[in-house]
This record gives sequence, C-alpha cells and structure tokens, in this order.
Amino acid sequence: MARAILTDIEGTTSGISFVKDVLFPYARRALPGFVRAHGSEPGVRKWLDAVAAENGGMCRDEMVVEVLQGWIDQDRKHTALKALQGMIWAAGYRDADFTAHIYPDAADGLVRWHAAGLPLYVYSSGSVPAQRLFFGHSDAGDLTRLFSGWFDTEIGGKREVDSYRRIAEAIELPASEVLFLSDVVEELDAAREAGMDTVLVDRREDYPEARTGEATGGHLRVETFDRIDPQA
Ligand SMILES: CSCCC(=O)C(=O)COP(=O)(O)O
Ligand SMILES: [Mg+2]
Repeated sequence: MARAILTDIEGTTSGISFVKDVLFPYARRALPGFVRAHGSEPGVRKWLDAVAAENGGMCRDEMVVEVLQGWIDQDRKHTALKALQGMIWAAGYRDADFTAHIYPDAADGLVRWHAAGLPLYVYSSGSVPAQRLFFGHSDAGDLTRLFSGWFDTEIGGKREVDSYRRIAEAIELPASEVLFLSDVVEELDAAREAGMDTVLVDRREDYPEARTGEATGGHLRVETFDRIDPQA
C-alpha cells in the first residue's frame, strides 16, 4: 500500500506532443534573444558557462546557443538545458501563449489522491521551476497546491537507482511505501531496484502500440490514472 505517489510528467500526466511540439519549439526560438537579454545574470550565466565548459570551454554565447538548440532537437535531458528552458517558458505561460497539457484522468486522479490524504510528489527531467510553472498553468488550472514536493535531475538522473533512494530519504518514507508512475520502463526499473512500487503509464496518445509482455519490464501497466489503486 502506497503512502505517497511520485509522478513523472511527460508521457505520464501529460502528452509528449505538448512538450515536443509546443514547449521545445518555443524554447528553441526564444533561446538566442533570451541569452542576449539575460546572459549576464548570474543565475543564467552559471548554466551557459557549464555548457561551454562541457564543450571545450568555448567562449562565444552564440556557439553555446547552437549547442543548446542541438540538445533540444535531440531531446537531451541535460540539467543546464532544462534550467534554461524553464526560465524561457516562464514568459510563455505569463503571456498565455499556451497552457500545459494534462490528461483529464491525471488531473482527476491527482485531485482524488490529494483529497484522500496521499502526499504527491513530482520527479521530472524538467527543472523544478519549470514543473511549478507547468502545474501552475495547466489545462485544469493551477494544480500546484496538490503537490508536497518537487524533484528534478539535480537529485540525479531518472534512470539511476540512487536518485530514487535520495528521493525516498528526502520525503522521509521507506522506498517501499512510495509508488512511482512513469511512461519510461528504464526509469521504473531504477525505482523498483531502489525498492519503490511502480506503474507503467502506457498512453495510447503517446505510445500508439501498446507495450505488452516483456516490453512492460514486468511493471504493472495501465492506460489511465483511473486504473491505479494506491491501496493495492
Ligand atoms: C515540466 S517541464 C517540461 C517537460 C520537460 O522538459 C521534460 O524533459 C520532461 O521529461 P519527463 O522527465 O517529465 O518525462
Ligand atoms: Mg516521461
């Protein structure tokens, strides 16, 4: 029986196409102007310098921007890219250029579990500020009040077992009392190895071919949040 739920975002609460077709292109387009306008602010500079250092210490911001745009095209889950994307998306949400997609069953499930007293946590490759913006401006309104905590790759990669151990420690629960929801089997494998319960959320909109048999990695598989029973 779960005493807390930890959820992924992209492909789990929300559609992959919103992230790929709306958020990523917005960040790609806005990146050069954002770096010109904010590149000297310490909170931005630190990430630009980290990217430059990883690429042989190049100094021109234009080159860093090109590297970052390449990473967006490759869907790299790099902490520096994710931090900068979050800052850029803030303007998009503020100007109501978009709201964040959330599957209605996911919004309903989160509201229901919260009302039942289950603490809810997010673990996504998106930065914590980006997660807060996402759920603060979702298609179902501001859902941030539902969450008791937020984790991103600053705690470790999503396919690394230690990340899940650290999250359990941070929320002060044994891993065995945490239920992790994700669309990515490798993430679920890492969470299971850390001792968490796991559910593969296999959405037809994101994965037109249902994952069955070995492709589920042996994780319980559902297509919507309605099918998840945290008491099981
Ligand atoms: C919450 S920010 C938008 C999503 C994003 O940038 C991302 O990489 C999502 O990855 P996830 O770990 O939620 O699958
Ligand atoms: Mg995901």
